[in-house]
This record gives sequence, structure tokens and C-alpha cells, in this order.
Amino acid sequence: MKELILASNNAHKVEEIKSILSDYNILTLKDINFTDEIIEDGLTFEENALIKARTISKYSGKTAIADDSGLSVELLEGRPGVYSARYSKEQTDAKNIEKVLSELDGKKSKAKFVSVIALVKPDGTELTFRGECHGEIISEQRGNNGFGYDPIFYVPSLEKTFAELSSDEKNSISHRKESLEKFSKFLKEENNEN
Ligand SMILES: O=P(O)(O)OP(=O)(O)OP(=O)(O)OC[C@H]1O[C@@H](n2cnc3c(O)ncnc32)[C@H](O)[C@@H]1O
Ligand SMILES: [Mg+2]
Repeated sequence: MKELILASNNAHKVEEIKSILSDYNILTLKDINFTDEIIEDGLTFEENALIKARTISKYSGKTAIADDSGLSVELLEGRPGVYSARYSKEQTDAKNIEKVLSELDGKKSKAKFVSVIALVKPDGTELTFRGECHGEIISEQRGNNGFGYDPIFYVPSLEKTFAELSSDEKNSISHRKESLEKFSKFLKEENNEN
């Protein structure tokens, strides 16, 4: 089975990526004994995903992937965006949600989740793949599944928030599903050509 190193410290993300990329053997930072902090100081999801994958490809000498993702709320001019993980001073899911809801002040807003997967190979190849999922931010929290902003991200066509979906349901429609599908299509085409 093809092996990939995933540069992420987010256990929920790792679980989703392993489930969506079930044809691959995914190693994580623990498996390669990488314990340093990676500074995500890029201004776009693409830049931050590349920073993470590049660091780990260099460290391991192998092909690495990373996901940089976040929530973009229309009425908040795209915030929290690349700052999604560290939006509140406490940097916890609960406080991040509280800050978004307080900025919206009871208003509903269109929003999207974005996931960018970066692929970096030891030969210097660098590529990114973007997925988006559109929905709405609602003013109350619903559901206990998932992570991050899932309890306030409502999908009108399903009449549920991401946190009310099972992991299989979320993984079949999410931003991360779309970015990983583009990524695995690329890998398959590349392998057929060689
Ligand atoms: O950088 P790594 O180590 O992968 O883990 P992280 O949690 O810091 O990940 P990001 O820097 O990409 O920040 C993404 C944040 O965006 C939010 N987010 C991303 N995908 C999400 C999803 O599927 N559901 C809910 N929130 C999500 C959540 O707050 C994440 O912490
Ligand atoms: Mg991060």
C-alpha cells in the first residue's frame, strides 16, 4: 500500500483523512517522532498547507501531505479564515465558536469551509488541491459529532449541522472530501502515466 506522511497535530482531521484516503497507509507526526511546532505564518490556506508539508518532507526525506483549513463567514468578510484554529484568545473550539457567534450578534450568515491539501515530494515537487463546502452559520449550536465549528455550520439541503452528521455522512460531502478527491485523482493519474 502506498505510504504518505500527514503533517497534522489535529486528531480529528487525521481521523477524517485516514477514513477518506482509505487506500493509503497514512503515517502521522508521532510515527516519525516529529515534536517541533510548525509556525503557520502564511496568509492563505495554500501557503500554510505548503509550509506544513514542506517542513515534514524535509524532515523525513519522504513525500508529505498537509491540510490547512478553516471557516470563511460572509458577513464577517471571510473571517476567521486562515486564523480559524486560533481565532479566540483561548484558542479552543468552544471559545472560537463563541467569538464567531458574538461577532454575528444573532444574525445568520452564508459561510463556507475550505480545505487545501498540499503535496510535497523530496524531489521538490509542490502541489495544492482545494475543496469547499457551502452552508450557513446558525445562532445556536446543534449536534455533538465532528470538531471545530461543526456545531454551528448548517447545511440547508440536509437540514442538519455538520455536528449532527455521522462521520461517514460528513466525509461524503465535506470540503476535506473534495480536496482529497482532487488529490487522489492526481496521484492515480500520475501513477498510470509512469
Ligand atoms: O495545522 P494542523 O496541525 O493540521 O491542525 P489545526 O487544527 O491547527 O488545523 P489548521 O491550522 O488547518 O486550522 C483549521 C481550523 O479550522 C477549523 N476547521 C477546519 N476544518 C474543519 C471541519 O471539518 N469542521 C470544523 N472546523 C474545522 C478548526 O477550528 C481547525 O482547528
Ligand atoms: Mg494548524
